[in-house]
Amino acid sequence: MATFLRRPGNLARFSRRATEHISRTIPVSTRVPSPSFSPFIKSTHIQTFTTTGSKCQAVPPNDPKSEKKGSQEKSILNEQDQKNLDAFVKTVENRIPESQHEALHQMRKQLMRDGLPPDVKNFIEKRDASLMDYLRMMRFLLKYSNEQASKDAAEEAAKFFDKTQDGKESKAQRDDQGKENDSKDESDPEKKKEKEEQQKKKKQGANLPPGAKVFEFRFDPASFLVTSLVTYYIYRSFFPGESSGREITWQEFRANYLDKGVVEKLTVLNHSRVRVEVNRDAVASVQSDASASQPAHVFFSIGSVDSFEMKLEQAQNQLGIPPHERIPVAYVDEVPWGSALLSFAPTLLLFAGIYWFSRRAGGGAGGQSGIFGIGKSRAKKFNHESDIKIKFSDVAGMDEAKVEIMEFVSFLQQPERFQRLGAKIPRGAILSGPPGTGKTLLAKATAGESGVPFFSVSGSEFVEMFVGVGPSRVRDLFANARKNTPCIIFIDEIDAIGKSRAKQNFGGGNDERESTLNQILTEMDGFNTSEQVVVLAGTNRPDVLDKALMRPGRFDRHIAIDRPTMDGRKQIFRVHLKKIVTDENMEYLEGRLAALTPGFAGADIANCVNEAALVAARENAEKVVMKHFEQAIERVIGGLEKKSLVLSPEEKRTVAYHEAGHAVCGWYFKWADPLLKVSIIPRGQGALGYAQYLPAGGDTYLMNTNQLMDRMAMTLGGRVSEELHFETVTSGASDDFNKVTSMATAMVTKFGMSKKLGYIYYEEDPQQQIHKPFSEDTARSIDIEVRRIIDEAYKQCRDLLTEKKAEVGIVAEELLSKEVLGRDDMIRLLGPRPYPESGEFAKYFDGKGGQTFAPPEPAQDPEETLGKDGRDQTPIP
Ligand SMILES: Nc1ncnc2c1ncn2[C@@H]1O[C@H](COP(=O)(O)OP(=O)(O)OP(=O)(O)O)[C@@H](O)[C@H]1O
Repeated sequence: MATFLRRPGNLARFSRRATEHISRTIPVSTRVPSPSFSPFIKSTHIQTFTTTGSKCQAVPPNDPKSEKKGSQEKSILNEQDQKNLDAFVKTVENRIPESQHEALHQMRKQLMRDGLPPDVKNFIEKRDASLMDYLRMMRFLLKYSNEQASKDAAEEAAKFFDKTQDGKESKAQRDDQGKENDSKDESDPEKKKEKEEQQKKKKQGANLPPGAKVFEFRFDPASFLVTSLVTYYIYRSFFPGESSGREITWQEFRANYLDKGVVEKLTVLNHSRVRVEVNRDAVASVQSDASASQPAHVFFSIGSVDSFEMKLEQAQNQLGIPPHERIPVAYVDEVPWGSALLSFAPTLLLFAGIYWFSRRAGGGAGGQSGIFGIGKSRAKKFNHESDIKIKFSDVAGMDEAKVEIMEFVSFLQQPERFQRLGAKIPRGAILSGPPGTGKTLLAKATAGESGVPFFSVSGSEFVEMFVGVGPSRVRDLFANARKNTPCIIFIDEIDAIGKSRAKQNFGGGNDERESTLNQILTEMDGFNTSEQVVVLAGTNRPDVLDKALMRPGRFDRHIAIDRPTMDGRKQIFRVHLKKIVTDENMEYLEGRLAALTPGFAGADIANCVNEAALVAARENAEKVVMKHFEQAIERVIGGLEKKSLVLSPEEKRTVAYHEAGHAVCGWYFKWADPLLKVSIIPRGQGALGYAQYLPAGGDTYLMNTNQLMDRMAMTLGGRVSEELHFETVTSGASDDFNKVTSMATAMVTKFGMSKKLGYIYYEEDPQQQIHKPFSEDTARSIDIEVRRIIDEAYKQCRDLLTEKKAEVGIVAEELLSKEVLGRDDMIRLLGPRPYPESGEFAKYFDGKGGQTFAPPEPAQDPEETLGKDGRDQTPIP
């Protein structure tokens, strides 16, 4: 203990503190054990007090009176124990600062009064305490101090309440009053709760005098372990263990130990060092005050065991020590396990590093991590209770798709209804359609409605650079799903793995992808019909999928989800507008926005609504109004206005006349689309002008020859207007020509609208660019026919614009001055359109709702463009 306290480490500090605590007979200060040791403390309450009234009487440590007083004190220790304790106290006293002496004596007093607990007794008697002894001692002291503190607290509290006995009468009165209040509080649940809490607190700090604090410490195994290691480290650094210690020389050993006859035993460690164990009693008898300061053992190094033995023998001979009293010598080979452990540190660090990196690499993989988890499925599992809140009511439009998929929901909810009649349960469905049409949303809603777990994974997540990972992930996914039946698996973008195997093999196959697909096929086949696992898959390209995937028994259903119709768009707007703060008439707003956004998918609509709210927020508006929605739609379609792009007056004039040509054509051709808005402010994607047209016939799905011809003529209106009003023409019409050519080619090669070529359909396949599916003659005929149709459209356009040259001029000049023209302006400038317009759309553009915008139908390929309503509403460059 003496050595221990002499060290400046934590252990010593702690011991001193604990000693102080033990020594306290009356509560004096608010001391709590150092936090560094808190993990050692089990869940106990240590009560400390801030009572200021009583203070310890300081006892001068070396005061002889105090010694005397001590000896007169009541003691239950026997003589030997008392002697040991006194020696111990004296030893410690010499090593600790004076301020601690008082506490030490208090502790001594208390131990004399209560007796020496066995642990303390052993510790005091022991000369060669180990780490475990110190730890045991610490634990004991702490426990002991806690018990003492509680005992003291109880005593102090008793005293405190005794003092208040004088006011007994008034207390009784208070009690009566309290009881009355209690009965009142019972009726009020909040007060009752408060009271319960107070009672709980009271119980915790039972009988605490005012000012008392309660500290609570919890046992935490992890920090216990860490603290133990740290403690051990500190211990080792201050008590370097058996293999090191205070080094002395042979001469010192001879002079101070051997010659004085205080050596009890010698131990030769690892043939290189000698541990000298000192007999303290002998030391005490030789030097009256040195016993305490003498360490239990010292060390010296030896060159070799033989020379040491020789020297020792000589020395003992010289001292005349008889053979039977000679100092015993032991030989020990010790492995310092601490340093042995340390030698493993780099290896351990390496393994820890590898483990950490592999965890990071596999991190976020649906709970699978580590390099060994690479073959695990990366599907995210959504819990129907917490994660999937989407219901069918959140999926607007697509009523037919919902009906189809509803069957899966009823299958998952009541499978027996189907099985009873001998029906086989459908295995899965492929949801196909253009991007953003709500395929994922529908799959999620299916899971939300049926209340089953939902595994969502993307097809590309099966593809990894390692061979065999894809199939392994598929196996893992299905195994997981089977464990969680009933459930839904959703594989998004299944075309990433489900591409037709025949097509892939062209120019070298992809075996990994193929085996992944095979594994999916096998897993879907392997389903037991009673296993309630439904597989849904989403794709934008159903045409490229392998036929084996689509056969009955695998993906039984094929649910096509198209871009929403006018009514569908209204419903989608309704869903998304719910979250928007607006005062507009909802019915009108939905209808008008739906009319403005033909060809928009659900995702575009959600984006538009959000964009409108952002536009309004940028203006610091209180509410989102129609203007914001229209700006948002315009921005979504045309991109940002490029205010920085300044056109020269010449260019601006050309753009104005070009746009005016389109607008006038749209106004006067019966089957063309009338203008909604035209602007000559440049926008993103290189568009210098921008025109939007109202779909004349509403959402149209078939186009007749008249419509196609009028549309082509209108598309050529820009260039014709340039020809009529300027000496030269510009490159601005090239995109118009592209559209016109596509339309005319489709009329000839696909729609059977050319008498010369007849009823024939030629696939527009990029692979057939080299080997055309028609002869040279037919190719020449197609060329001639396409040219003829375009020439007709041109003539039709030129005739009209020559006739309406003045009108084109009026519109163009107005456009130059205002930069933006709307439908109302057109009516003002040209008079009402001479043809009736389709009711559904026109209803929302009666001039009351302000300027309007109608965005283009996405025109990826001519077939798609013309297959709908054939409107051309893309930005005009
Ligand atoms: N019918 C709809 N009703 C309501 N919101 C919709 C609808 N369709 C799409 N949305 C909105 O569009 C977002 C994107 O839809 P989703 O992810 O389902 O499209 P997707 O068809 O799976 O697209 P992709 O083919 O690109 O994966 C949805 O989060 C939702 O906000």
